[in-house]
Amino acid sequence: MSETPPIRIATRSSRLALWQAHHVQQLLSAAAPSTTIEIVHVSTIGDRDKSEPLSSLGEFGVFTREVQKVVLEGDADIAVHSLKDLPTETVAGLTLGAIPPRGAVHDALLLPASRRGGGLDDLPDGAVVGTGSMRRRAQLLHQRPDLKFAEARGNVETRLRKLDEGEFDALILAAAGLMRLELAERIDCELQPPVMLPAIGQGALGIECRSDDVVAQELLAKINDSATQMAATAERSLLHELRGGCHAPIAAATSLQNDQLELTAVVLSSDGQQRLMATATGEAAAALGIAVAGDLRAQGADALITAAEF
Ligand SMILES: NCc1[nH]cc(CCC(=O)O)c1CC(=O)O
Repeated sequence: MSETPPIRIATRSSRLALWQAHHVQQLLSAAAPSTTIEIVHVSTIGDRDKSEPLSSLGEFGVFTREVQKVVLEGDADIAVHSLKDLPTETVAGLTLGAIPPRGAVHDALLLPASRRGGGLDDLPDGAVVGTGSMRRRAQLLHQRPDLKFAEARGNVETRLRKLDEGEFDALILAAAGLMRLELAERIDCELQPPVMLPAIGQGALGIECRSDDVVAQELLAKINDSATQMAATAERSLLHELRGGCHAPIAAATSLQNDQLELTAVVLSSDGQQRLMATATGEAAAALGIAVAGDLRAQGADALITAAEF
């Protein structure tokens, strides 16, 4: 018999989302051994509708809204999200209670199983890269204006199958997801800054609970990682300040040394021709994000972000 009522984790049902929910379950069990942690599966429109490009499935939060709703309605107590999928706009009644230690932050290039080896520079002229992400497309085009793109919808396993079946010459995925699914051996080349900066919050998890749920908040505080939280706060305040959604050509990289956080961010035109870059260092994470956003805005970021939305 456990002494406290169980804590229910709401999660999407993809293999990656379930890995992440089980990971949080383990972190919580270690932090609070007397609490039973259960998992509640939620199906989201982002998972169900595989026909539409992701960018057309309504504004923000196709992967997070329905999981949040289950927590708001009291059918679960906490929601586990990939932080990069969680809009910076807060939802009334919910609090970001924990950001656990971050996984791999960078993106990876994958080649078909029959043509392994090589990196971005080795792709043939006009090669087709599978990615629907404006952030990834614009950064790749900045480096390789000849590249072509194809939508790569579906979960990680589906995208890999499409790659191996020849739908595209290369595929870009977050290394974190591949590592969590034990598919890291499929990585042909790691894409690092300054060629490819990751998405805001990439590789991190964001865990929400109801704002009035003191029990869940106390529990989540135990698995928060302050270094990851600082980096994520800087990145998310930058994105919020630029009013960029998850589809905007905005990318950022952070590093932390002796409490000094360094934030570098880029904003690109959708064709990759223009790339604005700004860097700043500081201790106050939110202020740092706002400062870097201000620098980018002074360079003309707003026009690029607006133009990319159409
Ligand atoms: N938008 C889909 C998504 N959301 C989180 C991850 C992987 C884990 C992460 O980046 O934190 C992925 C897949 C991908 O971008 O390759």
